[in-house]
Amino acid sequence: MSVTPDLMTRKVGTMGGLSPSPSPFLTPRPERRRLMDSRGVDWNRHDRDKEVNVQVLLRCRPLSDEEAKSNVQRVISCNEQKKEVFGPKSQQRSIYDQAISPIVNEVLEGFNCTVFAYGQTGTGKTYTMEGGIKNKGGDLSAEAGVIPRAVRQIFETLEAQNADYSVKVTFLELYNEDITDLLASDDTSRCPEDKQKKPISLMEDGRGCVVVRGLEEEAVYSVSEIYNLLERGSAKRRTADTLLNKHSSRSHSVFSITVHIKEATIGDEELIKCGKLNLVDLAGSENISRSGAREGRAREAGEINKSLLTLGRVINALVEHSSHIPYRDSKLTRLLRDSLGGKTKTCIIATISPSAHSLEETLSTLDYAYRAKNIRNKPEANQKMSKAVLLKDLYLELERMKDDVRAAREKNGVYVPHERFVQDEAEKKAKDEKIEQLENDLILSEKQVDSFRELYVTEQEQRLDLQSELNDCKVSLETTNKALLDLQESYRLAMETLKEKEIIISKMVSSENSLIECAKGLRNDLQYASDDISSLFTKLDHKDRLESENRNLVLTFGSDLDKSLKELHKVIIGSVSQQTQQIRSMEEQVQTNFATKFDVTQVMKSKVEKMAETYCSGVASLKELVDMLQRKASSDLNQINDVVASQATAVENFLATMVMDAEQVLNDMQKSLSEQQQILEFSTKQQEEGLKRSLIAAQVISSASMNFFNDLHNRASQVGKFIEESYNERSRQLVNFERMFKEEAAREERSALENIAAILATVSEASREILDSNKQENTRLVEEMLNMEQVSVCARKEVTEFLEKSETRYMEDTFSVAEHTTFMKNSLHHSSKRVDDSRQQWENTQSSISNLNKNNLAEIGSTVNKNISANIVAHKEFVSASQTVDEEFNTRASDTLTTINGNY
Ligand SMILES: Nc1ncnc2c1ncn2[C@@H]1O[C@H](COP(=O)(O)OP(=O)(O)OP(=O)(O)O)[C@@H](O)[C@H]1O
Repeated sequence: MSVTPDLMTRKVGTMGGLSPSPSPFLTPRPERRRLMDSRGVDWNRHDRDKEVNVQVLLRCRPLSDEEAKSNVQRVISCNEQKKEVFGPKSQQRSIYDQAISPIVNEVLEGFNCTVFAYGQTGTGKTYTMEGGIKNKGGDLSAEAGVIPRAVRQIFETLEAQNADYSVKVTFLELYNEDITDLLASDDTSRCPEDKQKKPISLMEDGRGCVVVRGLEEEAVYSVSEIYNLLERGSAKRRTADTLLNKHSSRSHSVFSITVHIKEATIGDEELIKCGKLNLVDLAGSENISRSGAREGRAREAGEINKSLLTLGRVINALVEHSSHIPYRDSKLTRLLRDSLGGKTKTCIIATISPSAHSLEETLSTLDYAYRAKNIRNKPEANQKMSKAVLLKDLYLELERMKDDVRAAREKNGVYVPHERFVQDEAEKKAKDEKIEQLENDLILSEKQVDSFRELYVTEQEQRLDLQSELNDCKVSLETTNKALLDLQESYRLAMETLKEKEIIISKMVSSENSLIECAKGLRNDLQYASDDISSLFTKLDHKDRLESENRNLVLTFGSDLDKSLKELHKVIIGSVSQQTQQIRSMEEQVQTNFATKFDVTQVMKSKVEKMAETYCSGVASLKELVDMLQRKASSDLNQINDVVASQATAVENFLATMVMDAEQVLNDMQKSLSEQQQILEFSTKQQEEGLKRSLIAAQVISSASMNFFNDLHNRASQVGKFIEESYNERSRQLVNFERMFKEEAAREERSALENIAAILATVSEASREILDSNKQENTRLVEEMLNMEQVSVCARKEVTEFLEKSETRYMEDTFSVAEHTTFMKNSLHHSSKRVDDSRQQWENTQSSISNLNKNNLAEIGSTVNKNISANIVAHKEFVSASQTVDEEFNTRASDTLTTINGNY
């Protein structure tokens, strides 16, 4: 094996890191890239577009002795046969051979590869990465981890290839965001504070690669040499005794192996290919309380968790293809930038514990590993460099270093020329300030971006919330609209129902009013009928009054006649006393005649009194009948009023839709009543006219009687003068006596004529006997009597004519009354019919409303019918009584006439 001395002997100065060309002498210059491009050497073009997922391995450690002793429950089981997961029985060798060895081969092919272990503290990360490095014999032990095995594979491969190569290693520790060079020399005699004064910082090389400034690269030539460096560096790692791990690593460590291999030449050009393997042992993710961390340990754990959280966020951002990947949030992610989403091939070994106590962290690790598995990298092999260019760069670097050494010797303690030192310091300071400013600006920008991103996420969540609320509002609006439509429909129906009810109520009110009006009309009709009956009774009273006046006239006539007779008697007595005894017999006869006349007069008086009694009894019966009818009518009216009043409230609640018919009926009834009123007025007028005619006739009769009696008086005066002249005082007294009797007979009218005639006959007998003695005087008396008879005949004729006229008029009046009565009957019948029609209509209306109204109307109807029938019966009784009186009156009148006629 041959190794280029320059590559193998020098330390690479202050620059080192994870990028494939962190060393100045490996940096491809522009002219070199052009050269390579012009040569068309692009060895890995076919790999550029290949994307590969991050490879994730899962390893579960066995229970520790303590856990086994305390019988901790095992919650993880692994299928050892399928070898999907490296279980507790998996050996370091098998894991390496299956998963890591291919990666190492990729490194030797010129790729950058990263293997890092991730898991809860105490799950075997350090064991997996480092393990037991070597046994006593110098060979790898079975517990040797990934790093020693990878180192051995690299050397064995390169040796097997017999290639020229150089291997350089760096070993750094990231603790509380501070980077420490674990391979730095422990010789601090010359400059004891050199290490503290030389901070290691992360810088970008302008091509996106991170360079660890100040980190020493150690060139190694054998496996054992690497093992020594590894042990020395591991020993420097900060460990602590925690509850979960007695040797818990409190920092992240990055062990990097960079391999340069000389390849076959193309012409005179020698090419160098470069590969790098980063082996990362992360600090354990832990639950601070469970890990027992206190104070400084807690802060330490917080920083560890912070780095791991940033690593998780970077993984999430890569998986979700976010535009911003927060590499810069921690030094760990800045170191691993190219390994996560970059050009590096990456393998993550996730370690878990089978213990039930670690279940929560185990699930978290599995989730972490699941997400990391989706990260896609674009592995790209490092460009190969020609040996000449590489040597030239090395020589330039060597010259620069020699200048530094020379300046240091000359200036005795100053290692660089002063100008250059000043210049470098100034440049460095300016660059540092600029870098610091840029970093601050960048941090601020990233914070702003993060805040904007959080704001954007918040806005999106709010928008989604608002969207969902809007949808809910739309749904509720639709529901509300439907409810509103339903309510509007219900409202419309309610309004229609209300309108119908209002119409029904208005019709009921109208019907009620019409019924009330009809009832009032009926009551008025009854009142009118009662008034009519009252007026009829008034007319009857008037008629009775006339009759009584006539009777009084007759009585007055009788009293006057008595008075005249008494006077005549006095005259006769005077003449008799003056006569001699010759006429004493005649006087006795005359006295006898006077007694007879008195008896006759008494009979006539009794008859007249009987007639008066008859009339009075008839009038009294009529009055009783009238009173009875009035009481009946008033009681019936009261009853009707009570019924109507009691039913008015009930009727008001049940009135319906018969307004027009009721109004029509009302109009008809009003019309009928007006007709009846007109008829009654006409009848009244007729009766008044008839009564007037009767009065005029009575006046005519009275005047005729007066004329007759005046004439008779004149005749008697003439007779008396003649007797006085012819037969002295006797003849003249006799004529006067005869004339007085005739006058008395004339006053007696119909009934008295008969007695008067008898008296006259008696008087004529006496007169003849008297006239026998004086024939001439008798002859003249007879002549005078004939004249008187002639006058009496004339008077009788006049009386007869008067009676005939009176009878005719009485018949006319009677006919008129009968006609009026018939008309009244018809009117009442018509009214009854109207009432029946009204009742029928009412019943129809009531039947549509309720049974209550029907019963009420039936009750009213029956009451009205009873009253009508009672009125009809009373009216018939009244008519019959009137007819009876009239007939009796006619009978008596005819008897009187018969008597008069018989006497004459
Ligand atoms: N697969 C395994 N087989 C046998 N022993 C193991 C295995 N994994 C871990 N161990 C043992 O478990 C203990 C803890 O392992 P290790 O220190 O590697 O854990 P860690 O994950 O690195 O912890 P921390 O994060 O605290 O550094 C060690 O004693 C180790 O020997």
